[in-house]
Amino acid sequence: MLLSMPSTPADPALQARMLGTLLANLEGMVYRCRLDEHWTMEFVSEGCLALTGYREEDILFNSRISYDQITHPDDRRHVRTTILEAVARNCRFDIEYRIVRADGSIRWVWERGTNITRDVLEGFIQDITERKQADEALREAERRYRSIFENAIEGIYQSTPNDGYLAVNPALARMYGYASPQEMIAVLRDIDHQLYVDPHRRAEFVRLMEQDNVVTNFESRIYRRNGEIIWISENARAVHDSSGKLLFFEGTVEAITERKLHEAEIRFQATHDALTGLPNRTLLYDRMQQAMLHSQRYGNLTAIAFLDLDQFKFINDSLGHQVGDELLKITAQRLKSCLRESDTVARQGGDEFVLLLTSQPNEESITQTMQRVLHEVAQPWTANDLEFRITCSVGITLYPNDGRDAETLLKHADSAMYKAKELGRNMFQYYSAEMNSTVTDRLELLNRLRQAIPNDELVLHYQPKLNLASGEIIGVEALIRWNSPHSGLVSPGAFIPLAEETGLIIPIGEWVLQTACRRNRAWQDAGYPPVVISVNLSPRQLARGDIVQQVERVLAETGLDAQWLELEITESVMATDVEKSFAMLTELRAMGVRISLDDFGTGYSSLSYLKRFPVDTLKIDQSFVRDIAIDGNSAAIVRAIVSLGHNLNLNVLAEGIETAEQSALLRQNGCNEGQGYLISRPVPEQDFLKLLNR
Ligand SMILES: Nc1nc2c(ncn2[C@@H]2O[C@H](COP(=O)(O)O[C@H]3[C@@H](O)[C@H](n4cnc5c(=O)[nH]c(N)nc54)O[C@@H]3COP(=O)(O)O)[C@@H](O)[C@H]2O)c(=O)[nH]1
Repeated sequence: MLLSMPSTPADPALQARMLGTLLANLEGMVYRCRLDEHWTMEFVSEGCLALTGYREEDILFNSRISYDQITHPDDRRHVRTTILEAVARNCRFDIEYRIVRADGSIRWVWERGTNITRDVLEGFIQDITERKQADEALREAERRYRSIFENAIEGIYQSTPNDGYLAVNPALARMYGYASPQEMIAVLRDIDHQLYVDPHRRAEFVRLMEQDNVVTNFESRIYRRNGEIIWISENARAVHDSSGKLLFFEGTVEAITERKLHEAEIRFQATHDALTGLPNRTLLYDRMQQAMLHSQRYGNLTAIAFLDLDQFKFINDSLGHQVGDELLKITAQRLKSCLRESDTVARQGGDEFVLLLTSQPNEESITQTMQRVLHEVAQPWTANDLEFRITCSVGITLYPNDGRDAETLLKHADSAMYKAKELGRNMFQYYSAEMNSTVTDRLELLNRLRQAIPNDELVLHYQPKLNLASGEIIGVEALIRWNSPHSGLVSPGAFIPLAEETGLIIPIGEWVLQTACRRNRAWQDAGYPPVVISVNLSPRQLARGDIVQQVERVLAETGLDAQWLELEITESVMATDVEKSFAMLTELRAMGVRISLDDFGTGYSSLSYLKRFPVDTLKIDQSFVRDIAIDGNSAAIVRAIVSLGHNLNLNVLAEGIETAEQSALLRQNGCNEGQGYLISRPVPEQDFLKLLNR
């Protein structure tokens, strides 16, 4: 009993003082009360004021307020029931409830007591508001944590090094493809092998934990429940007990597959060509470094092949960029098909590709690969329902023989490629030291060619066209020559391709048109028999779109009647922006200008275009004429072209006649017009006029 006196007899005054001090120092209120409806207090200790805000005399014998009234109205019934039950069972009671203090504030109290007699209770009441608030705060924190755990978008887990997962939240279970956290914990027992794609990843995680107690941005590939592989990033820490023993790892997981794919995409874009998907220059340099190191270590060769498509510019300009792009993609595939996985095909830009062949034992193996490359690239391909063939020229350098760094090797391969172009295209050339001058040669040539018109260095030669039966000159082809002070008389094969590549063909072409028309008019004025003069038109001149206006102007300036001018176009023009070409040629025809289809039979013609297009003459390509006497196929082609032309009401002219036999065979096959060395080579004006006078 709380108020019983010590059993040892002592001075009663001393005992009373000790008891008073003890009660006064207690944090709480000691009481004796009646078991009545007011809990009438017969004794309360000094703690009464601090606990309730009422003085002892206010509360004793309910003089101002009863303890029942101080008890919070909502808790009164509960308090009474609990105490009465304890009394009935003759036990101690222990109860927490709220009181309303004198200042109106509500406090939590903890009361423990017992009944002394049937009507009297004694006990102790203590303010526990702060503890209650702390408990509540703890519960609130717990609730909040639970809510975060349950509702987080991020995965959250607790795991141990050996026993798998202790807890996982629903987000993590979902991320890993499990129906619930429970299922995930039950199924995923062997994290090392069941979860991580790389089974060493978990050991690495545990090692980092042991070392640092935390891991941050720990990125791994993991298997979802259905076997799908995703990327995750973990941030975790180790949780220890007070003795430092590891309890568990606690961490969060973020799914980062999309980010990883995006990063990979960006990396790919930075190192690959967008059109063909091939490695770009940056990646090529990287691979070249590796290949050179490998060759250094194992004593073998690395080959760098610089490849440029022949006449690509022409395809691009004449058939349009879409077709050009398609051709580049096809070429990329073909090149890849010729090489091993360990080799690289890179796009350098435009129509230039670089092949990197690693670990080559000797030149022979490189030569074999290059032969395959030339063969594959030259396979036919189709665009706009037409079949095309394109070839390529390749320059090859070898590491370590031709250079020790990527820059030099590529530069030398480029020079070798130009050599291959110079020698006639559709071939490869190995680099040799003399080739270094080629690039400078081209630049010099271009600079000198630019000066050719203002310096009056261009001249025309003329090659007559005959009626094969009568031997009468019915026309003349104007063919350009460059009278270069540097190199003498240069044939067009040596500078027209460069002029076409660089656009110089536009002013050169206009000069040819002007000169040919002016000279033809002058011959007529001088009393020579009138002849049709043919001028070659480059596809680029047509692609510019102003050829009609140009011809109109030149005819007006020179005074030549349109009927004495013929424009020779190649077959490719018919496949180029068909409607535009059709419209321009129709206008030219309407003006009276004749149109001749040059090199007929070599490539691009579609018979349906041929029917529609405004053409007067088909010129059988010299390759068929050359072989007409020795190759049955060529003879058959010539016959077919003659018959086709005549059926379409076109003139048919054979070019490149060199022998009397060829001429006779052409006549027999119904071809009545011809041109070639047998009759006359292209000659200067004065020589041509002598022929015309005969
Ligand atoms: N856009 C322009 N192209 C032009 C112009 N002038 C010429 N050219 C083109 O250059 C190519 C080479 O021309 P060239 O060296 O003049 O060769 C022509 C003839 O000399 C040659 N030919 C004529 N007869 C024979 C022969 O019996 N045998 C033989 N081996 N060669 C012969 O053929 C060339 C004429 O070809 P074509 O134009 O197809 O009629 C050439 O492609 C020219 O077109 C120009 O002003 N503008």
